[in-house]
Amino acid sequence: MMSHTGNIVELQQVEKKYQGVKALQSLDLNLHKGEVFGLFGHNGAGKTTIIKLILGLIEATSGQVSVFGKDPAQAGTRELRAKLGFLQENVSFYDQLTGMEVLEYFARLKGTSCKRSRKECFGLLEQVGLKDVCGRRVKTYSKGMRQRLGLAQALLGNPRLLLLDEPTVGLDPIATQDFYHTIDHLKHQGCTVVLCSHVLPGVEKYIDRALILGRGAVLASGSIEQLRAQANLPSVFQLKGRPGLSKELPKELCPLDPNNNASMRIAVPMEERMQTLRTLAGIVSIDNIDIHLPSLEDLYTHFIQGHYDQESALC
Ligand SMILES: Nc1ncnc2c1ncn2[C@@H]1O[C@H](COP(=O)(O)OP(=O)(O)OP(=O)(O)O)[C@@H](O)[C@H]1O
Repeated sequence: MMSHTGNIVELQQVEKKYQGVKALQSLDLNLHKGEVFGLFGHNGAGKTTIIKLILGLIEATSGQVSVFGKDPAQAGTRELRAKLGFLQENVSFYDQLTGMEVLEYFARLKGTSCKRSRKECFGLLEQVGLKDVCGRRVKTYSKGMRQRLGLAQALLGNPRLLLLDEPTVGLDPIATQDFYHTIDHLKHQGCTVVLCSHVLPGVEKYIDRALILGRGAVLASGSIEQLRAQANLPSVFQLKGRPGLSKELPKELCPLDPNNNASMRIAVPMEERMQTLRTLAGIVSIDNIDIHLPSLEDLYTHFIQGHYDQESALC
């Protein structure tokens, strides 16, 4: 069952205090079916608290939390839990068991029968690239292999909502790519994915929306395009051409690196992008133009820095 609004998760004006520590304040959050949602923020910003509230491990101090139309912290939510997958940060397993045994153990906890669980576990171990080592004890696994096992555990039972805390920590570049392909595949099957991460480079093309948290408050939220519009940061145009190119640029286009003659970068405000492109296209000594829009990392730094600046101005 979903809420009457069709949202998979709804948090309304949620506040969470731990013994006087304000971890979250006035938080509104809606997650839709089949979207990948990035949750970003500094250490202690409140990301894990949001995940714990969605999992029903803690209760909000005030406000409403609804997951598939139910309060996850209330009793009788076994059915609800079967729809959730969770990968925690710094995952650890019982080291003496093999990868297969660990996964089967979790499958049984989720209520899968013995016969079905073996088949499902084998398929998942293959999917995360652990098929060949599934008979080895977990104590012999590398950090990345443990992380892959954690991901397989989170995918058990074909969850409709997947919560992943730092899922790519310890994964090599190929395994990280494989991970994002798995996420893409799940999204297309209608699974909603929440991704908490400090590793921002490369994430933006896989997420539909993001929320940036600072000290428990929402600093910005929306699609990458919406965040770019809110931040209003300039794009960087990288120009390549013949020596002496800088002399041909109109005066208002000031290079960031004026000493380089044949290759240079200029910062262009968002609203002037198209006009600048038209102007540059008319300069024959320019051979190539690369446009770099503000990355998720740039946006994150902008919003977090702005928040700190505001706080220090108030002190
Ligand atoms: N059980 C607890 N008791 C007291 N304070 C807590 C407790 N759990 C979290 N906090 C505090 O709540 C705030 C938010 O913590 P949370 O773990 O949600 O942050 P986070 O964004 O997940 O951080 P990180 O990126 O470091 O994992 C922090 O100030 C933290 O110290």
